[in-house]
Amino acid sequence: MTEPLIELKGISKAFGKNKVLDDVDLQIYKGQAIGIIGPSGTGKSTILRIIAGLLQPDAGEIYIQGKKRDGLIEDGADIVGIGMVFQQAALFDSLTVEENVGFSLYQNSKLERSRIRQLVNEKLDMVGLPGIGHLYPSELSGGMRKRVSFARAIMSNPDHPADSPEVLLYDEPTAGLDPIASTVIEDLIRSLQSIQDVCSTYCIVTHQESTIRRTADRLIFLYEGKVQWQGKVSEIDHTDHPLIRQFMSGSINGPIQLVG
Ligand SMILES: Nc1ncnc2c1ncn2[C@@H]1O[C@H](COP(=O)(O)OP(=O)(O)OP(=O)(O)O)[C@@H](O)[C@H]1O
Repeated sequence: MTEPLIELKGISKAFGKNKVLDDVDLQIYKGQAIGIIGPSGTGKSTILRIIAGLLQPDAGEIYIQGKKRDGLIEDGADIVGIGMVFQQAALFDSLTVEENVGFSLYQNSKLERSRIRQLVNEKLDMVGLPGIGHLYPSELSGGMRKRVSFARAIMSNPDHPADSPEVLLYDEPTAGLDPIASTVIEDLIRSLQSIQDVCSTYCIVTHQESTIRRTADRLIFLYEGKVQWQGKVSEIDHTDHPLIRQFMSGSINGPIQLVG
């Protein structure tokens, strides 16, 4: 098999005495859609933040296209662009949708305002929200805010095509949405994947069964700091692995200990 786009080797992370990740290995190959699942508090968001370069692991190494990453993303951009869609959409309430989506270009590029506006409108079209650039986040539904955050994550500077996000990290993109709004988001994630070189590779953290089934190809099950199981989505219905059986059935009886 070819070299992974992103590879984690022996990643460990603790917050104080709380050891969240314990010697985790993970390979992400180009074009893959990976779902990271597991009980609450098991380190799924933590692993995304480590992949994004927002959080430093205590131990282990991260390779991006075979090149070892040193430090965090703020210390130097990766050779593969990695975008993150945060759980709470993380929009600036005091800025319009257009200013939110175009934020990094307004801050960091020399592009003219009219050009940035045009690029923002293209991205809003891609996420199915044309003509809402003038609105403020408070005027949007939760699902629309999520889609705006997708538009921001896939924003790129045409003067620096190499910076375009090739890998997207989605942290619970359908949390708190009704089943229909969730379907819209799931369809959007898959449709963005088919756009060449935008975000054909992604990792998605989710608790929602429809999102697990509809947006992931391969699943990683995290529990007690370790990757306990991995396989194709279709295998979750057939494996007799006790963690998967308990998790998918929602039973309180089984090896997964309830927290709190
Ligand atoms: N910045 C931090 N400081 C201290 N503890 C943290 C920090 N970030 C995460 N944790 C702890 O690390 C553990 C894992 O958190 P994380 O958010 O990665 O879990 P998760 O699997 O994404 O959970 P959920 O499914 O509930 O969103 C939790 O016990 C959490 O309280």
